[in-house]
Amino acid sequence: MKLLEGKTVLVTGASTGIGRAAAIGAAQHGANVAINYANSDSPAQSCVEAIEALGQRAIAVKGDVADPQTAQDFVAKAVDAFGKVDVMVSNAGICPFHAFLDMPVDVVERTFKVNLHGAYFMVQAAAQQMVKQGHGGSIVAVSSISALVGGEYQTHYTPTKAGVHSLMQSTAIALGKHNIRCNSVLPGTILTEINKDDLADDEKRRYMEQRTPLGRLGAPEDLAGPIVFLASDMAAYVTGAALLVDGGMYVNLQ
Ligand SMILES: NC(=O)C1=CN([C@@H]2O[C@H](COP(=O)(O)OP(=O)(O)OC[C@H]3O[C@@H](n4cnc5c(N)ncnc54)[C@H](OP(=O)(O)O)[C@@H]3O)[C@@H](O)[C@H]2O)C=CC1
Ligand SMILES: C[C@H](O)[C@@H]1OC(=O)[C@H](O)[C@@H]1O
Repeated sequence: MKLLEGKTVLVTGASTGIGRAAAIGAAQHGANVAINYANSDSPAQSCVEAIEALGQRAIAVKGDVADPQTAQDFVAKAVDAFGKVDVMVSNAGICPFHAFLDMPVDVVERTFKVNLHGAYFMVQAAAQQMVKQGHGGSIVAVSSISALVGGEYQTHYTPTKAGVHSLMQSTAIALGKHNIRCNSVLPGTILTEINKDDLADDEKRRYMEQRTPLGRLGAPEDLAGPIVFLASDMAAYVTGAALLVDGGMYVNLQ
């Protein structure tokens, strides 16, 4: 069964990793897809080609989500191409691992701007368009298990993920009257570019694997199903929810 037949799905940060898997997952479920990305032209083009190979339409729009204008431009280009916006997956993010005591100001500010301001303005731009259309919509934000627990080298990152989780709770209230649902997914540790260097440390990687009851770290594709489900009418009465997708890592105290 195709869950997103005829829908237009927008995904930020979809050149690689979780965003790419979500974009392709949406296309597998019948959606046309607009992707945003910041730098990686060739991976973004390859994502478009993967979607077209599934028989769906796709466009790639380059832009830094830290700039609020990028959100307006992304939504406008998606509407030009496909006529409407049904789903926004706000996923773009960075995690430059760094110790707390000597954390550079610019690393903190950039991480806040990309992860939290970026999500805020993307969600707002998509919601403005959905309200104008008048037939509801679905917003899925990629938060993190890190919204719930800390990380020694992520003191600038975990607050942004808690912020994204909180944003979905508040926008669920603000947008419910427009039948726009807002939910977040909370991935555990998923093997992508964002943590390639961090997990190159074998000891750390083995520790993370052992903490995970399902016995392995996640793949980007592990997020595609949960994101498609929350985006779809199968989740028509789900809003303000947060879905952990972490192989059980969060509940594993001892
Ligand atoms: N991997 C993990 O373990 C987890 C990841 N997450 C979250 O998942 C999301 C995706 O990360 P993941 O797939 O792992 O990592 P990747 O590095 O593979 O993907 C990040 C994506 O975000 C894009 N991006 C980065 N900065 C910007 C920007 N300023 N404007 C627009 N796009 C940008 C990148 O595009 P480009 O390459 O073109 O710069 C890329 O498409 C992030 O929000 C992250 O916090 C949450 C929990 C766990
Ligand atoms: C990038 C990290 O490996 C990853 O990001 C998250 O949000 C998870 O908590 C992991 O720490």
